[in-house]
Amino acid sequence: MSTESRTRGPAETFDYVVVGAGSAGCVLAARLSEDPSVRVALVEAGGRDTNPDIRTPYSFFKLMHTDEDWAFQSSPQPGMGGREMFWPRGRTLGGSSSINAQMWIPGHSEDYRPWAESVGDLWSWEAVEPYFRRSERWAGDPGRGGTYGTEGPLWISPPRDPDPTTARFLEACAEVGLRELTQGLGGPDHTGCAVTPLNQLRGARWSAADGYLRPAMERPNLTVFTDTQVRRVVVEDGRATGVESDRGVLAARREVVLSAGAIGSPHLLMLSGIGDVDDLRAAGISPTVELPGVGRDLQDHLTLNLIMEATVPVPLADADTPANRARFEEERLGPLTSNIAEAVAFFRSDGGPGAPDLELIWAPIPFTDHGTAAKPGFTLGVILLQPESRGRITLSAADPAGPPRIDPGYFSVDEDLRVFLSGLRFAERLFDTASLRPLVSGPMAPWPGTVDDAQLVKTVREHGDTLYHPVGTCRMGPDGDPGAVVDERLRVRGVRGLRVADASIMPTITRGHTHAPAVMIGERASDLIREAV
Ligand SMILES: Cc1cc2nc3c(=O)[nH]c(=O)nc-3n(C[C@H](O)[C@H](O)[C@H](O)COP(=O)(O)OP(=O)(O)OC[C@H]3O[C@@H](n4cnc5c(N)ncnc54)[C@H](O)[C@@H]3O)c2cc1C
Repeated sequence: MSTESRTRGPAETFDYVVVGAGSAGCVLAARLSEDPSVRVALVEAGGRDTNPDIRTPYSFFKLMHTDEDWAFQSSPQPGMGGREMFWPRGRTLGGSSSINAQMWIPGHSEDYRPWAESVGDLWSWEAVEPYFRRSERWAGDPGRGGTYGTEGPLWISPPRDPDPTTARFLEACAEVGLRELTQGLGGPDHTGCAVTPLNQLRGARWSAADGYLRPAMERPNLTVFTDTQVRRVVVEDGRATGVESDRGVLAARREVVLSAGAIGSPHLLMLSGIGDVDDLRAAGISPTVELPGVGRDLQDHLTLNLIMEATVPVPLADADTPANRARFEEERLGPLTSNIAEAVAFFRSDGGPGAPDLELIWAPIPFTDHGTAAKPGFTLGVILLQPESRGRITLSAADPAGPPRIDPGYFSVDEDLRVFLSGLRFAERLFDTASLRPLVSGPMAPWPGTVDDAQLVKTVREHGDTLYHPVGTCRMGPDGDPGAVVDERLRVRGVRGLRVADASIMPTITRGHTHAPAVMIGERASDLIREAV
C-alpha cells in the first residue's frame, strides 16, 4: 500500500497536513479525506505496520525496542528510587495502537465532567459518548455488548480463547463485592469487573490503521508519507503554513494538525518555537509564541504487578511454541490470541460511592519488567487511575532535535502513594479469596508477598512502572488559563491554522485506558475541523 500511496497525489501542497499516524491521526486522515474535494497528507515518522508481531496479540511486548518503538527513557525519578524508566511509544502506521495491549476501555462518564467544567459542553460525557459509539463495532455476542457501537471502523471483541483462570478472577471479584459488567465497559459507569474488551478481529490485533487508515488509503486525495519525520511546524505571520520534514516542506492550505502523541506533539511545538520562552531560549530555540503550558501537566497511569506462583498449569507461560504459532496462523485460536491482560476490575480505594480511582488487571502469566516470565504464575496489576502528580516534557538542552526530556513526576504528590497502597492491599485480598487461593502458592519475585507498609513502599518505588498512558502535555483549557495550550476546538493558542488532536490534549487523565479516548479525540476533532470550513 505505502509505496504507491506515497507517490500518489499532487506535489507537496495539501489542504490538511496531519502529523502522526497513531490512534488519533489515523482517524483524522480517514475522516478528513471523506471529502473528495480536499487533499490530505498524513506524515508518519515510522514505517509500514508489516511486522508480524503487530498482528499477534500475545506478542505486543516483543515490539518494544524494535523499529516500531520510539523506546523513550524518562529522567531519573525521585519518587521511584531514582530510576530512569522505559517508556515505549508506537512508531509505525497505527502508532501506539499497533504496539499496545489492545484493551478498549473508554473510561467513566465522570472523567469528562472536569473537561466540560473547564471548556464547555463540547467535551461533556453526553457530547463525547456518541464519538466512542461512532468508532466501535462490537464483534461479540449481541446480548453481551450493549454499551458498544456496532457500525464503526474499530472492531471490539471479547477475548477469543481466554485462559480458564480468567473466569476465576471474575468469581473472586464477585466474592469481594464487585459486580460483573456483562454489557461491557462502554457505559457511563464501569465500576465492577469484566473480561477485557479488545481491539481484535477474529483473534488478531485490529489497530487504528486497520480500522481507519487502510480503507481510506484507496482514496486519491489522501497521501500517506511513511518514514518521514516532521522536524517543526512552519509558522509565518502567526499562521501555520506547513511542516518541515525529512522530505522537505509539506504545505498546508487550511490547517496543520499535530497528532504526534503526548510526547511527540509538545516536542514539535517546542521545536517550532512555541512554548515556555525561558525554556526555549535555554535550549537554543528562538521563541515565536509564548505558551508556557506546552509539555506541562504530564499525567500517566502507574502500575505495580503482584505475582504469585501457580499451583496449576499456566498455558500462557509456554505460549510461543511452533505448535501455538501454527494454531494461531491457521485457526486464530490458542494462547497467542491472548493480549495477556485478559480481565479487569475498577473500584474505589475508600470502598464508597463515586467513580473508581483504582484498577486491577488480571494476567494468567507472570508479567514483569515489560515482559512475561516463562514460569507458572499469575499477575494482578494494580493501577492508580487518578494521579494528582504531574510531570513535564522539555527539550533536551544538549540536543533539542533528539529525544525530549521526560519527567513523569511519579509520586510527587504523597496522596497518590496512599491510594496506590490501598489498591495493593485490595489485590492481596483478592488473591486470598476462595476462588483464587487454590490457584496460587507463594509470592514470585519481584513481588515480596505481604509485607509492612514501609517495605511495600520500597517495592513500589523499586518496581512500579508505567502502564504506557501519558496524556495532558498540550492541555485543553479556557481563555485566561495560562497553562492551556489548545482551546475547546483544539486550536493552538496564538497560532492560526494549527491544532493538536491526540492524547496530549486531555486536561485530566481518564479512568480507563487511553487508546479509546485518543480515537474519540480524533473523531471529535475531525468534526470540529470540518465545521470550521
Ligand atoms: C506498550 C503499550 C501498551 C499500551 N496498551 C494500551 C491498551 O491496551 N489500551 C489502551 O487503551 N491504551 C494502551 N496504550 C496507550 C495507547 O495506545 C495510547 O494512549 C494511544 O495510542 C495514544 O494515541 P495518540 O494518537 O495520542 O498517539 P500515538 O498512537 O502514539 O501516535 C503518535 C504517532 O505520531 C508519530 N510521530 C511522533 N512524532 C512524529 C514526528 N515528529 N513526525 C512524524 N510522526 C511522528 C508516532 O510515530 C506515532 O505513530 C498502550 C501504549 C503502549 C506504548
